[in-house]
Amino acid sequence: MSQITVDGLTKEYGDTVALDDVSFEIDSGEFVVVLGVSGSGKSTLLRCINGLTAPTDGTVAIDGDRITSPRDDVAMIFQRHNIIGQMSAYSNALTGSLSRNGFVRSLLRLQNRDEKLRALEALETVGLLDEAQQKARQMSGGQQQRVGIARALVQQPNVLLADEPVASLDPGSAQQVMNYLRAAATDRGLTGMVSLHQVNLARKFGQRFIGLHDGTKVFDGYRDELTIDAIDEIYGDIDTEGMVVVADDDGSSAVDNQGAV
Ligand SMILES: Nc1ncnc2c1ncn2[C@@H]1O[C@H](COP(=O)(O)OP(=O)(O)OP(=O)(O)O)[C@@H](O)[C@H]1O
Repeated sequence: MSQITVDGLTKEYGDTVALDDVSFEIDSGEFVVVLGVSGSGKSTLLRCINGLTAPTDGTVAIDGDRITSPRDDVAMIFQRHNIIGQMSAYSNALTGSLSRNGFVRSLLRLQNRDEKLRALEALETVGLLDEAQQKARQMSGGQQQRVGIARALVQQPNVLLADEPVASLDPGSAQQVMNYLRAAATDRGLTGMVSLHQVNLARKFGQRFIGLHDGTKVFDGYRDELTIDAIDEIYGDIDTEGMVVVADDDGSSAVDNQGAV
């Protein structure tokens, strides 16, 4: 488990301020959903935390160590599955040991017994053990994304980041993938950060929420604090009329999207 500290994070691309002085701390084992419209800075935030993008100003630290480049213990799942279609689910999962092993060794499947077991365990975690030998290109988008999660787990991360992992999926598959992602993080005690643009999915799976608007952090709170007003602030001029307050199973009020998952 790892703690993430983001302090005064700013990222500028020319005249565009993608992130503007964003600060927060995430405790070990928390599962945080980053919300915001397209262009609000979600990807940039996750990429800075993963060390894929260098901040213009401010710092990201994991367990007190400043992040300046990608690390093995921080895994990232992308919107596009980035998996190799002609390889089996198992072989794709096994490439999660790539950063520890080197690409060629990984592709030649020179992994040791433990790594192979880890790949099978990871496929089991995402409900794909029976499909281990199936070619990835023959799998549905949701299954492919689950292979992507398995591959991230094989990396043995302490932090699991996911950038819009269900954006290209139908609502049913999106919910299923989020179920597996959340369960994997919880069962393995990982610190999770997932960017989503669907509020209903975010509410269902998030524990804590960080809202970005034009690169600025406009919300940081828990489910019961994610009110219509908070959503209006995150989504700005977007029409939130379709969002209604409904009762959760425990009777607490919640915001949901009519007709959504
Ligand atoms: N490599 C880049 N070069 C120039 N501008 C960029 C680059 N990456 C992001 N931006 C700009 O930074 C801002 C934030 O982009 P970012 O991708 O972080 O937002 P986002 O909330 O993840 O959006 P989306 O949901 O569409 O992926 C946008 O205005 C975007 O155009």
